[in-house]
Amino acid sequence: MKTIKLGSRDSKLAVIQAEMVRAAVPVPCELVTMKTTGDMILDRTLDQIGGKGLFVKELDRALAAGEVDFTVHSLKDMPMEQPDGLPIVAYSKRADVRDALVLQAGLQELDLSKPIGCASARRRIQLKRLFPEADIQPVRGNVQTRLRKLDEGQYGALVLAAAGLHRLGLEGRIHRYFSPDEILPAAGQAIVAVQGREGSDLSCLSAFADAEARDCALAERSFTRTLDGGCSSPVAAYAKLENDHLILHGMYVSEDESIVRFGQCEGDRSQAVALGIQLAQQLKQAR
Ligand SMILES: NCc1[nH]cc(CCC(=O)O)c1CC(=O)O
Repeated sequence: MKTIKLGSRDSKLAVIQAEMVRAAVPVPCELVTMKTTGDMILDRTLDQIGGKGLFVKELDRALAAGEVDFTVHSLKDMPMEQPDGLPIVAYSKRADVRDALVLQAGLQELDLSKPIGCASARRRIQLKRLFPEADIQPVRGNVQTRLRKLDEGQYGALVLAAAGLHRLGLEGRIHRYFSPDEILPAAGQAIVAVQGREGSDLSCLSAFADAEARDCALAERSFTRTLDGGCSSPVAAYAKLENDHLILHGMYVSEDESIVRFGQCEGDRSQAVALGIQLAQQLKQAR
């Protein structure tokens, strides 16, 4: 039997996520890991480096070249548009979607005399609403690197995705969770996505693929894609299903960050993409 090759970044979290896919594929499967631009440039924030798909380009190339059969990504890190011929072919069941607060080792409560580190403008804007007096500073690097910077004393606390901490076995470091009402997650947060080549055989992924996560992801990514329009304003989106009814929550931020709006829309899950477009237009046009 032919061995399936799964491409992944080489960070510990990426490898754990790729192993989740491998464990669900009922045929021999091998991991091929590589570094991406986003892993190599660590002295600037992602906004400063600019460009899209910093964590996927090298893997896209390997996939297109046939060096691997599928690639595995945190859906949150994937651009809203897939390159021609390289569609997302499976979405994992969603893990805990919430962001979480991690304190510097030894601290028992949040100490606002030190900065809170977070890696995205989405988190910064929402944290500022929760803790108006906090000093919020950017932090880069993979989860372990960020935790090292925290424990070395550069920050008093960090905000990280609960899903990543859980997958790394670091849930013991979570001081408290932020409900989606407090910090609305990023589109695709806590979902692992598999990308393939157009026309390839997907039967090996049927035990892995989750249709509910897929429909939520389609709505969240459609919202984000519609708002994106070439700029890099922060966006948050979270969809949930109640039977076949989909409820999409979104956050829109104007480019100069003077306007921050939250809203929701709902409808049948079969309309996931249209609901994302509708909510984006609703929030952009509201006054
Ligand atoms: N941008 C890094 C990244 N990409 C996915 C996750 C967490 C796992 C997930 O959301 O699926 C993280 C770490 C974090 O944001 O704390």
